[in-house]
Amino acid sequence: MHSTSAKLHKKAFREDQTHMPDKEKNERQGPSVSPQEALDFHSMGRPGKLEITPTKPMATQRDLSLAYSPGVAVPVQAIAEDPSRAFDYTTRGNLVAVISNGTAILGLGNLGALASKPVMEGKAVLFKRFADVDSIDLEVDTEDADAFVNCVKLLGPSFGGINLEDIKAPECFIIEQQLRELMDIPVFHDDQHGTAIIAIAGLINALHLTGRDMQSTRLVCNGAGAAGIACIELVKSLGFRPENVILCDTKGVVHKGRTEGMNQWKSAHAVETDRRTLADALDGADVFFGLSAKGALTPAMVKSMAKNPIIFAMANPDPEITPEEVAEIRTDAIMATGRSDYPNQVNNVLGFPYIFRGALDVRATTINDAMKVAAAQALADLARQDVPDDVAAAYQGNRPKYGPNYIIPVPFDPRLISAIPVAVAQAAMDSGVARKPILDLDKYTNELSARRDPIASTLQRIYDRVRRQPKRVVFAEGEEEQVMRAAVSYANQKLGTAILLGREEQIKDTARNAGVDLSKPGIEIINARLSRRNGIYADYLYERLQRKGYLFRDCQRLINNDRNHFAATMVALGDADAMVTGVTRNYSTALDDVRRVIDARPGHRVIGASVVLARGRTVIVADTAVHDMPDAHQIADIAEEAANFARRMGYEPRIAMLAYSTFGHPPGERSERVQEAVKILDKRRVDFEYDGEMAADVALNPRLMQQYPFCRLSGPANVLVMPAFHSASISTKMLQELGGSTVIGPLLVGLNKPVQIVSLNAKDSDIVNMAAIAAYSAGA
Ligand SMILES: NC(=O)C1=CN([C@@H]2O[C@H](COP(=O)(O)OP(=O)(O)OC[C@H]3O[C@@H](n4cnc5c(N)ncnc54)[C@H](OP(=O)(O)O)[C@@H]3O)[C@@H](O)[C@H]2O)C=CC1
Ligand SMILES: CC(=O)C(=O)O
Ligand SMILES: [Mg+2]
Repeated sequence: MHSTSAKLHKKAFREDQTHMPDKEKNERQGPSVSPQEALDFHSMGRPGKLEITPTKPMATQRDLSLAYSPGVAVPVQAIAEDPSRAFDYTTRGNLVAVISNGTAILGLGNLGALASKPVMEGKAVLFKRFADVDSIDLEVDTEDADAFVNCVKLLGPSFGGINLEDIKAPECFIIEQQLRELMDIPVFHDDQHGTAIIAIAGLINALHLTGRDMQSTRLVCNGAGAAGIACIELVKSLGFRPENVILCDTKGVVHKGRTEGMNQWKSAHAVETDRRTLADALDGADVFFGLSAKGALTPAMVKSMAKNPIIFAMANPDPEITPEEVAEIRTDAIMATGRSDYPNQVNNVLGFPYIFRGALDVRATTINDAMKVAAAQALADLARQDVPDDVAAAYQGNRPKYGPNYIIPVPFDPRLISAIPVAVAQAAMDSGVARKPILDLDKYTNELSARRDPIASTLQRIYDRVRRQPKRVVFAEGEEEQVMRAAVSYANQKLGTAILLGREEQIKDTARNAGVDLSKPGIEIINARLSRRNGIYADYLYERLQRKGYLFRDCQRLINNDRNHFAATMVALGDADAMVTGVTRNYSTALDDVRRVIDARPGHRVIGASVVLARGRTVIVADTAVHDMPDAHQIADIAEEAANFARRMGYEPRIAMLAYSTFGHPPGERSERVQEAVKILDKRRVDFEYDGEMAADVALNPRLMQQYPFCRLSGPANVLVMPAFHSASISTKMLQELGGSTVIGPLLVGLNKPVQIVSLNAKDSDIVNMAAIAAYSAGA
């Protein structure tokens, strides 16, 4: 590293450290769990963490004939003729086996195949949760390497990849090497390479922050097993000098001439030295890698390390030393552990889901060094970027900022799914191991984000359209930090110009304190009080409100002092294309402000529609914002608006008019109102599918709907019109909180100009989504 920049980084490091009170710096950040909680978690409901669900309908005789005999014979023959067709007709292309014999379960030691099952199930669900890779755990009850290899090799046709886990050294090296030779799918021992990739990513950033370079930094790795050996191999391949890397195990330093407890993998890293113990090795060292066991690093050893030591105590579940213990001795360390409840979690969970995702998507034959380095570099780069609210939320609202306490992204960072697999896939293609290269990497990146979060696929189309036709969006609450972040994100994503409304000095102060850079192109600040358009805006408002009890003075005041009125008037008069507000004011107040300025589109009714994404299914619910107790005509109007909205979102509407009853049973006044609304739609001869009244389960479940053969819906409803605001609001909020659904909205539909209102205290990611939706509604 260049010496000036090294000095600068050192300075930044010192400043960051001095701003950080020691307590805060090393305290546990996440929830810690009690043993009882851990047992309850695993036993509640169905024991374990995994279930298997079919992806094809299995409801009728025909389904059975297709899925099983006789239909299944056709793909069987196709695969027999051409094995690559297995990727088209079976789960193989997206299925990874997590396989262990339980000989090195975390840092708990050899507790056997069965005891390893909770960890392996855990890895399998993480594959799914983070990267939409289907995964199954297999515990193989043998310590014999040949038997293990034979077992896995014979299982090969079932899977697209093999993730070996928690197999002790040195057998793990033999097993992995043999399987890599025998199999034509990626075989990856996660404790070796997954760990090495994440540790290297963290190390790259820790070196950067402390102004060190790879050639002269001295590293000591305690633990000469699967993880330790793989880590130092990758460290050396990146440029560390072999003589600067000392490996230790239970017998101390692995030095030339040592015979006790050695094997060929350790010997490859033996150094010429007279240091014999871990304490000797650490004296003056820059970096400690702990891949050994709880408590292996003592405070005295930490004390003897160089200035600004880098300490990665990665043993699980308990690290070699705790961050609290380190903080007692010195305040200049960069500290990481393998746990999620401290800052800087260096854990292979950050890697394996995404590395396999990238490898599977190009049908890689293997996971090679180029792919590993690409993953590490992509991870390191990500930590240096500004983080979105979702990450702050995962850390109880603390927004991590690149520095000693944030050298590596957290597992819940939503950007990982698009960043890492792309880097891995690209490296696989470049290094010639991809059997199915990806031609359009931009498209692939978009598809990746959709894999993790169903919201993304719906929003993707919207973002793409806005990017092609960028819009000027006014952010009415420009002085709020999360609004500024949203505006920056809007501009960065090339969606158009973000206009922040507020006092310039105030906005700039807040931005400076929050570390938000507003100097980039695409961001404008407008102070309503100083705007030259105020006169015109006040005239416009007076024209609208003079017969509603407002004096000209009142209108001037609203324009000068109230940002919602000013912003809405900007949109009404074409100075901005769309508006977003709501962070500081409750929904109905903000809506009243907007309605004073903007009417419903002629012939339309303003409603709120929420988009609910649940278990791969998207349903639009209306009216979730405006009408409290709609009468029959209003319910019919809501259905029409919701149908328009569904079409704009790309869905052909099938509307269920919901009630607590289904087609007259049980009878009741509220249901009659819905029946009446259906008759009104009949008279209007609308051009979409609708029927009702019906209960929500009938609307959504095809089997239940079949009991009403006269029902006019051709399939399960994708738009649910609720009988009243309370049922709409209660059901969407329950779906969000209990059902694990993602709910976007309420979105305002039917206004003459595009305005969206977010919920109070919305996060920056919600605000930017709403801004994009508003911009999308602004059309061509
Ligand atoms: N944070 C992460 O993502 C990961 C962390 N790990 C952690 O790393 C550790 C090792 O795992 P793994 O490599 O798979 O296991 P292995 O069984 O393959 O290797 C363990 C190694 O640690 C050494 N060791 C054990 N106790 C001590 C001690 N007190 N002092 C010095 N050396 C010791 C052993 O020495 P010897 O050779 O003399 O027996 C051996 O070399 C575990 O705690 C595990 O949880 C592993 C993978 C990922
Ligand atoms: C994280 C992990 O794989 C381990 O500790 O073994
Ligand atoms: Mg492991």
